[in-house]
Amino acid sequence: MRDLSAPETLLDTSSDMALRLSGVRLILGGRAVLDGVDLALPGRGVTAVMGPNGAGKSQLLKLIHGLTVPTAGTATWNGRPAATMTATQALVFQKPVLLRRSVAANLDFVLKSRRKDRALAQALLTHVGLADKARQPARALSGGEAQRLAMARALALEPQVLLLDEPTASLDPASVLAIEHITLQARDQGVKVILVTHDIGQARRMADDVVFLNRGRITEHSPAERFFTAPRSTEAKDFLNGRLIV
Ligand SMILES: Nc1ncnc2c1ncn2[C@@H]1O[C@H](COP(=O)(O)OP(=O)(O)OP(=O)(O)O)[C@@H](O)[C@H]1O
Repeated sequence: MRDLSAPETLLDTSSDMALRLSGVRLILGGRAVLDGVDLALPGRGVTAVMGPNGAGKSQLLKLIHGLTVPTAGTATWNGRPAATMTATQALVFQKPVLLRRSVAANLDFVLKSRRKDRALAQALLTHVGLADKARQPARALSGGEAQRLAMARALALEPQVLLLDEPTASLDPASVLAIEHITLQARDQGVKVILVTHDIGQARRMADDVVFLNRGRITEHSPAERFFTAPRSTEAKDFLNGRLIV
């Protein structure tokens, strides 16, 4: 008989798994903010992480990125501890922190510090539609432009994994689509994308699979189509119906 306490998993977890979390528990401030987390993600495509405020989505992303180490359990990328894989990944936040320099200098800083080809800056700015703003102060960019610069900075790292924490939460619809387009281009080039979002439309447009988190536990991990048409966990159903989960 199926273990009803286990999260719903409808994905083939037998092959080509890049990320594995096993029995992950994370205690912060004396409280378990992640608990009993078992997760296997493929090394390609877009995984959306959804769930109510305070569910533990950002903490999960940090753990996947190797910025925090689980209190118990293991987090590995292709068998290697997540904490050793940070340099192969890029993390973009809702509000980018930009240097008090020009747009081009923000990119140059990253390329220089990672010993990448600095000639890449111009191509990256063109890629994100900011070539004509290269000499402007980065702090004077609009919210959407600043996030496109943050995406260019992330791509400058040539990451294998792009971690996005609500990257479009405060952007207008056109800027949202621009960020989504840049992200999907990266995906098409083989970059694994893990996207934390509250935007159900965005997750529908972009995700291949959805991880649903509630109170630090994964209640469901399903292919996106299945998640949006026939969610199996009560929490996910409530979330998709706009009901408050308490
Ligand atoms: N440094 C910390 N010390 C103690 N508790 C923390 C710390 N950081 C986060 N938490 C708690 O962990 C829980 C999960 O936080 P997290 O930021 O991961 O939630 P989230 O799902 O990303 O929420 P939101 O959708 O509001 O961004 C919250 O209850 C938060 O208060």
